Amino acid sequence: MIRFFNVSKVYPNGVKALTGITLQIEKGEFVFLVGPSGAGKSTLIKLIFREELPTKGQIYIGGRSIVRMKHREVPGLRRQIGMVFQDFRLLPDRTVFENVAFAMQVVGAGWKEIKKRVPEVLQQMGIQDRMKYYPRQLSGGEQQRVAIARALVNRPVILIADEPTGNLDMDTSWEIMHYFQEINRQGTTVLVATHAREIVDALRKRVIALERGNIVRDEYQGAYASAT
Ligand SMILES: Nc1ncnc2c1ncn2[C@@H]1O[C@H](COP(=O)(O)OP(=O)(O)OP(=O)(O)O)[C@@H](O)[C@H]1O
Repeated sequence: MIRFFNVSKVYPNGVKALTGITLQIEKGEFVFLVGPSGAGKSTLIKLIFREELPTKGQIYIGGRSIVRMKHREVPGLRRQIGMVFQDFRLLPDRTVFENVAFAMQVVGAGWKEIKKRVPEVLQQMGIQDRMKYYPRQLSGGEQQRVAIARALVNRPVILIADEPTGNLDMDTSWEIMHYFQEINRQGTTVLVATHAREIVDALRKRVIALERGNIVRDEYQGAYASAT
């Protein structure tokens, strides 16, 4: 599903964010990406979403090279990937329904389909009763659930979250992680970059650890930190 071959990323200012990364994530996996601040987690995510191009190496998503991909093919790639961020990134002047509907409008979905699908995905995230609210009227956890609904509405094959619980308290973080697990159980590949040590340690998923742009650990049923 996601393959990196010897991928390096050097930013124009000379910062080496990733060095010779090779990794493979299969369809249906749940992976935590961990590592100290500046280790390269966000850069790796940006490469998958083709927000950045690698300086060296190849990246394949679903068997296709996204490095060699043409500009006009990028929207099609992004449609396969749902993205969730620490700061939710909801549109403040639109309701919950409109925020989620917007993601369908930009890919050209019809109104009838939108009216059917948006309540469905909001219900999946347990937030259907907030449909007419504006983001400022919601708690952080509720806003994040709306953001996840938006990420899922076009049925992506991969869901990527960059520090999704960074602005949430522990109980709410757990709630969000349970949703990610449920989404994964339904077949979506899930990649979560996180500093939530307690959750990573409890869930025992595959853990890929980055340090200074290198993979220093890749373990199934892994923990936040190395056992040794
Ligand atoms: N657009 C950019 N231009 C230049 N340097 C960058 C850019 N984006 C990130 N970097 C640098 O690349 C390195 C890796 O950053 P990255 O954001 O990928 O780390 P991270 O592991 O996601 O950190 P955090 O946990 O703080 O989000 C850091 O040294 C950072 O300063």
